[in-house]
Amino acid sequence: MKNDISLLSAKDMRRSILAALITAASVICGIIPFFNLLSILEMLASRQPFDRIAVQCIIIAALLIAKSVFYGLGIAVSHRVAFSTLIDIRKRIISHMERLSLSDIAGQKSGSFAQVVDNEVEQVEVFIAHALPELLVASIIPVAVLAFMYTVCWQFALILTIQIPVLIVFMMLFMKRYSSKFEELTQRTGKMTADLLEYIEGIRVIKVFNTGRGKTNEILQRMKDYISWVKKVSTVMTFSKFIQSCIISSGVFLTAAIGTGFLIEGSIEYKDFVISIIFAGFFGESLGKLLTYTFKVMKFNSSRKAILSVLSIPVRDRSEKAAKAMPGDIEFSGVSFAYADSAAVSDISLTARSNASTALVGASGSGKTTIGKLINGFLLPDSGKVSIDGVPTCNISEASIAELVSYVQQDAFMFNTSIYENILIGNPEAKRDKVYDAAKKAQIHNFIMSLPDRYDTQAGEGGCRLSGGEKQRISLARMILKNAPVIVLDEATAAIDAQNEQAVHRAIEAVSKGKTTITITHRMNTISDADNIIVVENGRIADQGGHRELISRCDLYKRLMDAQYAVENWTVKEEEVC
Ligand SMILES: Nc1ncnc2c1ncn2[C@@H]1O[C@H](COP(=O)(O)OP(=O)(O)OP(=O)(O)O)[C@@H](O)[C@H]1O
Repeated sequence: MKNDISLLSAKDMRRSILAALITAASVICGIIPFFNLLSILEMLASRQPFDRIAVQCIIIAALLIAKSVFYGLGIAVSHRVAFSTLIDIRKRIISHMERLSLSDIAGQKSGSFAQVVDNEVEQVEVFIAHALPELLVASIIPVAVLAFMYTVCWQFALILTIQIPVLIVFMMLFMKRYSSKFEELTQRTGKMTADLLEYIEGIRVIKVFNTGRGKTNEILQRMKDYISWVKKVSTVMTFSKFIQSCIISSGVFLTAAIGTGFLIEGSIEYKDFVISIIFAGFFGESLGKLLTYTFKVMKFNSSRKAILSVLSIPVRDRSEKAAKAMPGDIEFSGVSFAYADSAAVSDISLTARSNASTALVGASGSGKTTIGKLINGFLLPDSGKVSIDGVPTCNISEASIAELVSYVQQDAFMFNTSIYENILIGNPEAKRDKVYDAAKKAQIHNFIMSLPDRYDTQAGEGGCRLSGGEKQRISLARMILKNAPVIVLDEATAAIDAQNEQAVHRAIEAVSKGKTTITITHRMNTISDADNIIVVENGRIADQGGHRELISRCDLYKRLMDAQYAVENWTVKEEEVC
């Protein structure tokens, strides 16, 4: 994707210009009646016939109607532009996120993405739909008023003109000092949203571990800090608005004061005095609006930056140079990978042979999952090379690897749609009987059939209506349906109950025949038949070989086996219960 810095598409830009022109027409229709009013005053003063005055009144009415029609039309067009821009930006963010690999978005809080997709994009919509037309109206009026004032009384015009540089200097000084606060506001709001989301998502853990008060107080304190910061910034804004208001009001005040003197002197006509005060009022009001919209421009600008910061997260685009992923040996040579700055695996070299079973074992946190994610291209190595059938994964598109590899993890994600649709993700082209067959093999068919809506039962948000074991079996059904040549099982059966476990393992064995399988597990009893067992320790390979070899020479492997044996034979003594 090209790094497009414009938030508006060319079509919306054209529509936006159209909205601006229509709004400008509305402003002109709103200004002309004052000249007609002036004519009426002159006619009344010179006792002109009523029909001539009536014509002027009709023209005023027609212009005011035209003003409203044009204004409504302008707003309608700008709303259309704003809405389509809103959808367009959200689509761009989503498609950009889809193209980012897991390593590209590692370290980004999901809440900060949500803040950009929701709040910041909303700000752009509000700006285009409301602020832009108003800004335009507020910019035309002062220019028109000044042009008129110079024809009536240059002294009045000068008073109004002087207001402009005074305001500009004030605003420049203000913005120099405070524009960074708007960016800070965006960042702080993003962080607050992310923290709140994390709190809501983690509420179950908080309750289970009874840390509710502490965590709640912590989040409340952060909210208080945020609100008190916003209040401080608002006080500065309010003070600035007060100063602006004083500068703006001085125009009407000085026009009225000096005009009264001119009137007493007889150097100005009464009607010119009245219209000048009215126009000075308009001038001030429009300047006030312009300044208000300056803040909106600043807010828009910081929202725009936040959106572009997401859109400019670099994509390591592998789609163009993409070689096709073909089944073959999976090889790691000197691979290292670190999350942020903490190393997860270091200088790993291993081979998972094609059409053979490889198991990865090791203590928690030793780097097994990271190896799994490096195989399926979710992660790319910081150094060294991961290759499939001799082709480095960095040269293969994610889509091609996804076709080749089925990756089943412990934390199976379910979409809030039917169970049928959730299984179908494995192979969207599959016929209904194949879906049922996969579900049967994964030992989940009977359970699904026992539900009131059977396969049409909704999984709930994130699969919340299903147990961990049910989600894992659905996830395995997906894998069976996909029938990919490489299978990576990362603790894929850890939550399955003992009753179903044997059958699930038999199904996995049957599906794995003639395929390359990599099993990551803590259940040592399930991998002793693997062709190659790789023992991982602190991000490095401690040893590898068959079960018999390892049991005879690898201390860590023996310890892992012993621990498994102890768990299996663990019984509660009667006295311990009492
Ligand atoms: N997204 C992440 N960001 C930062 N560090 C991470 C991330 N994921 C894993 N790690 C760290 O990388 C190291 C290896 O983690 P990994 O998940 O690969 O271990 P594992 O052997 O699969 O552990 P387990 O058996 O508990 O699943 C650990 O120290 C872990 O804390």
